[in-house]
Amino acid sequence: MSDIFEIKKVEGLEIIDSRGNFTVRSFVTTKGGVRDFGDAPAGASKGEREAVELRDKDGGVRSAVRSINYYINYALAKLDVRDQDKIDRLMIELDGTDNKSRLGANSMISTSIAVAKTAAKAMGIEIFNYIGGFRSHKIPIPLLNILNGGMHAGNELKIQEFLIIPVGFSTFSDAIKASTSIYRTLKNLISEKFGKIYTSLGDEGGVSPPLSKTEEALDLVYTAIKNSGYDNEILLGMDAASSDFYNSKLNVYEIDGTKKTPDEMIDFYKELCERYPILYLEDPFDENDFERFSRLQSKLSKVIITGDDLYTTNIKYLKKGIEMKSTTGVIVKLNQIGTVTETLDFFDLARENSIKTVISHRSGETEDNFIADLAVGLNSDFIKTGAPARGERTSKYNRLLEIEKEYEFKYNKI
Ligand SMILES: C=C(OP(=O)(O)O)C(=O)O
Ligand SMILES: [Mg+2]
Repeated sequence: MSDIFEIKKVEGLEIIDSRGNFTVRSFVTTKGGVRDFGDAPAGASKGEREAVELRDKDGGVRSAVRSINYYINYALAKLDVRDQDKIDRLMIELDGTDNKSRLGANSMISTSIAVAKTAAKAMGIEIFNYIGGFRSHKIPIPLLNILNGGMHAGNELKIQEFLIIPVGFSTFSDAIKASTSIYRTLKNLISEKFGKIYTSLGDEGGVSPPLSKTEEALDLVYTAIKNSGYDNEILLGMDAASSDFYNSKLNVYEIDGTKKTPDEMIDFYKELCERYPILYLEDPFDENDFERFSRLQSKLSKVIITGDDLYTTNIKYLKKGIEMKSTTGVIVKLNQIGTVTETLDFFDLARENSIKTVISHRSGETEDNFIADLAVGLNSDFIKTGAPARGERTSKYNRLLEIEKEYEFKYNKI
């Protein structure tokens, strides 16, 4: 093995994320001096079956840094940085738990990403190219979260994300141009209606106006689309993240000032999909209700019902969802499972079953744009990475713009 591929050192660093919390960055350096990093993002509305991060009592991640500097560093020394599968499986073995709680999913995913990026750099190729080879040739459709509610905002909206989906464009840059114009129109609408102070942003860069009802939010976003002249090109989506407003004791969803039974929620979603051009609906039910997902999907066959907290990027739960025909879409989040290799296993299983894939950020992010390359490398159908604003989100969109320009990749079609 040439020195440029031999891992010499893995080091952790405590850094800051977009919410002002600490997170961990992992650096991989090879004997030949090639070096790159990977950052662990952090969720707020986490699935209960996600891999867990190491976090100190004071909110820091020094324990995760120690995990990288000692255990992971010693285990990975002298390995070939291109052996992603072997390296990830070694970390899984070293951790030895079901939920990555010993080494920490944050220590593991930051290292796993750093390994992939360093390998690509050592080979002198683009990261997406390293992941996908010549099969990578498309830019995914973005699901842009331009209005925030739920745990990501200070308003009373229970639905977490109101997404715009630019499907009717022939290039990604045109799609982004239209999306930013809608985002600005939305801000102006809010300024006029509530006052400029209410254009403050939620965790993912979307506006968070003082609304409390789902329909009011959909009306506002749809008006912004129409006022910008894009009602033929842009569709709507929502991430309900409904486990966060599900009351398990009463078996009801507490939304829009009402308490709805799971069956009433089916009617609620159906009516919204009849009234608005909704293409995408994520986590409409609690993360344990595979059955209700399946019933909604069969009633709304044209809508991409998608599992995020339902699957937590874990093939064990996706297999159940496939058996029960619960969804036609999956969210793919690297840190929900903890390694790049397991993330690819999950992605492949979804693809083999013709399930639409959405490579996703977390609400707590950094400027690391690895997921943009991952989405292109895998030819993912969609990417979900927040509003077209704020550095931790724009770093992903800007990387996609760069790839489109440089390689003349085609924009994906639904
Ligand atoms: C990105 C999301 O939020 P979080 O990172 O808080 O889980 C989501 O629920 O899709
Ligand atoms: Mg979600």
